Amino acid sequence: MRYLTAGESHGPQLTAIIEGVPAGMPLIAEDINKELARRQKGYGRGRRMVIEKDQVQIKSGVRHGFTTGAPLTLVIENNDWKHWTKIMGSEPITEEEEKEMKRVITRPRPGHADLNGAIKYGHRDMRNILERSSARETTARVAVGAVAKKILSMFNIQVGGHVLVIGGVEAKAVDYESVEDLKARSEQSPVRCLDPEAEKKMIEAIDQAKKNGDSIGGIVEVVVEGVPIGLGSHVHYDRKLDGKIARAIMSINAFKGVEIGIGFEAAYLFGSQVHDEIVWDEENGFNRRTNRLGGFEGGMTNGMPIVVKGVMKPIPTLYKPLESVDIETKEPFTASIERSDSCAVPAASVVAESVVAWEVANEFLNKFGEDRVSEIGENYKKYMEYARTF
Ligand SMILES: Cc1cc2nc3c(=O)[nH]c(=O)nc-3n(C[C@H](O)[C@H](O)[C@H](O)COP(=O)(O)O)c2cc1C
Ligand SMILES: C=C(O[C@@H]1CC(C(=O)O)=C[C@@H](OP(=O)(O)O)[C@H]1O)C(=O)O
Repeated sequence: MRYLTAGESHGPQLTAIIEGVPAGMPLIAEDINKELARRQKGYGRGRRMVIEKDQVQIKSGVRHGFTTGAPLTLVIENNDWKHWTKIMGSEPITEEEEKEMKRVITRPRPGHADLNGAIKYGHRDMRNILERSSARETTARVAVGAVAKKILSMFNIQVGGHVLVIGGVEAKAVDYESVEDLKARSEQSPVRCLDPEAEKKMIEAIDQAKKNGDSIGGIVEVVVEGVPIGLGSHVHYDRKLDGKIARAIMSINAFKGVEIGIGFEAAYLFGSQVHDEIVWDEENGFNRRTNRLGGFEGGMTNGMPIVVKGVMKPIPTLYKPLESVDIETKEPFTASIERSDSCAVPAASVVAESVVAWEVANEFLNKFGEDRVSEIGENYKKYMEYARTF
């Protein structure tokens, strides 16, 4: 499969086109809407989330509740567009009209794409950069991820996420029985954290940061359960699924680091403390005693849950702004802002689930077929029996 997204933060809509979704899969708007709603929730978000009520329109590729195998077009309208039709319209405007609006952005915000993008693309109005670099785009990626989750769920592969750290407050290691359990419990928390003590402190940390005109980041974790052995491949750098997942996580706005399994902790341990011993029994075939490597060896899944963490930096737009330089006057300034999130880590955990789900679903179809669900099911069943009795 492949996909593209299009759309500006304050433009009329976001669009995603997905190619390669197998035919015969049940899919309705609600499958996608429930994921969009999850992304919109989360303590610490700004006023924009009050305006938006994200709802998908499935414009192609689905008929009477089933995919046809044709490209899927997903559209999510921006409610905020009605306030921006002049500024964001596609028709030409005069210089006078532009001046009248006084909305030309010449002051780049540190931590955003503004300055680099303006220089690269030759824009003197940095709105032409910030509109597309905005994390509003992650709405489209969550819609795409919902389709990927749907594919995976047909084969009992579950994807869940939760928040481990916000603003330095760390959740203690909490046991969960399954990804279903993890999902249900993180859903109850306004910061998607399973540890109630930490949850309280995280909320306080967000409130404090907001009060100080500042922002905070954190760490999210995504777990994928029910993964067969052998997704991805060792034979080429660009077929390694752990590499694809790492790229996907790093592509989320504001993500600055990624870990698979114990990740960076491996630097402090002996080999005997890191590698997952192999066991075998008649009923299940090969298995592992532990899952320190997060479900991967050689760029391929090893049948253990995929465990991946991502680090989100604090939101760059601050009510207590940082110094920058106007690109026209070359004068230093400290920016004033209208609105921003103070913490979007809980929302970002849903985005992380979505991009990981996409990579796993894509690899799943690479292995078991792309055309129709029933054929994929037969191939999958045969392979699972083959692997169990290997
Ligand atoms: C869900 C989500 C919401 C975000 N909300 C904001 C926001 O309200 N204000 C802001 O300045 N940055 C926000 N960001 C982060 C910026 O989009 C991001 O830092 C910026 O595009 C620069 O990209 P980079 O940090 O990956 O280099 C958000 C990110 C995510 C994932
Ligand atoms: C719109 C979303 O997030 C936005 C991401 C974002 C940014 O700079 O990345 C800035 C804010 O937008 P605005 O400038 O309109 O207030 C966030 O609200 C969303 O997540 O749907």
